[in-house]
Amino acid sequence: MTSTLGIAVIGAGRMGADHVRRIGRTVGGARVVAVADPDGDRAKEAVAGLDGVSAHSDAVAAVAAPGVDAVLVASPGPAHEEALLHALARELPVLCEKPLTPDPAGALRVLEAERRLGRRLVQVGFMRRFDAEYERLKELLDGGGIGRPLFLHCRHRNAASPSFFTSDMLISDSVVHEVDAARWLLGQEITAVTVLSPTPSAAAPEGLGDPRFVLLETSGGAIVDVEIFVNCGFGYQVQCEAVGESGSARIGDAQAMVVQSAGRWGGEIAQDFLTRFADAYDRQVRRWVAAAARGRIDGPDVWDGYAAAVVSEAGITAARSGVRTPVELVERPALYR
Ligand SMILES: NC(=O)c1ccc[n+]([C@@H]2O[C@H](COP(=O)([O-])OP(=O)(O)OC[C@H]3O[C@@H](n4cnc5c(N)ncnc54)[C@H](O)[C@@H]3O)[C@@H](O)[C@H]2O)c1
Ligand SMILES: O[C@H]1[C@H](O)[C@@H](O)[C@H](O)[C@@H](O)[C@H]1O
Repeated sequence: MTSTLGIAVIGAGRMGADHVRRIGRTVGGARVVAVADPDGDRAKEAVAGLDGVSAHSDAVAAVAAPGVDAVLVASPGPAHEEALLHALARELPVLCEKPLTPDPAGALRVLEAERRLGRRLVQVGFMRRFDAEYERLKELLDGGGIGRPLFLHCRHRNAASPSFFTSDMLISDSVVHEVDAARWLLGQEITAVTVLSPTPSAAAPEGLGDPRFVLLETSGGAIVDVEIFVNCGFGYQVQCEAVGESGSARIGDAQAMVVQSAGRWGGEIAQDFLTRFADAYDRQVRRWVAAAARGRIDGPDVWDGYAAAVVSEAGITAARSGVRTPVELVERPALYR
């Protein structure tokens, strides 16, 4: 490997193209050397203006391209497993956008492949762990600043859902962030999921069960509730209030400028995740690049991705049945302890 980490980016859609820009502009010590997307125009658009970057129509070719030292996976969730297994077969470090895989079976196959190598090479893109507000909340909870946590009250709102979004994806693509954030903030596993489904919003596309209210129970006896509403119309909001035995703390209220004028006061609401979490994505990728250059990861691992996938599957079952659904994980392998 040269001193600059050569990265193959798999998937050149919204996130993939954003990561290509990020690696080119804000992350030192790395450069994109290959991009793959079955949509050839997207791949070409993503590499336009970049020197020496090859565009491919499939992940296998991009991962095997000359100069690739690490892989950033930003294809849709169901395509992650294939790219991850190819990268692991070449023992390349990977940053994989969430979810690791949408299903536990796929996540376990990735876990087994990594376990055979005997080292953790895959980091999962749960970028909230790199957000300054989430980091402060974690520090407060870890330091006992509000006592033992009893509740996390979470709101996760998107202005509008993409055309391919399904009711299951409200859980496996969106609430999966709260699943990871709750496991990380509390240092506990999720043990059961209940999902309540109100009459869908008139703003939701036909057939989409939006919004939903998700209740997660944890191994330490805390309760996490999540309002997930992916067609709220007015903007992108991610909020979390922790309530402990001796206090509460809340993050995600817009920290932007408040304007008072003409008898009104107010501020702006971010319209999408690329704006709200811009700094978190930057920090995540910078830290991953630094770790990958040493053959390591620096963030959520395959176990975290697997645990989130099991909770997602339980959540989908709970949403369809209306019944509280327990979460059962395999024994945690020594590699992930
Ligand atoms: N961390 C976050 O906040 C965040 C935000 C948005 C999306 N995501 C995740 O990023 C990933 C991509 O989401 P997106 O919003 O960019 O989707 P997108 O639909 O905008 O882009 C996905 C791209 O992948 C391409 N693709 C499809 N199959 C492929 C394959 N087998 N190999 C390579 N490319 C393939 C598509 O042609 C498309 O260009 C998903 O896993 C999603 O959950 C994460
Ligand atoms: O893939 C996206 C992404 O993960 C966003 O962070 C989340 O807010 C959306 O709900 C989800 O669809």
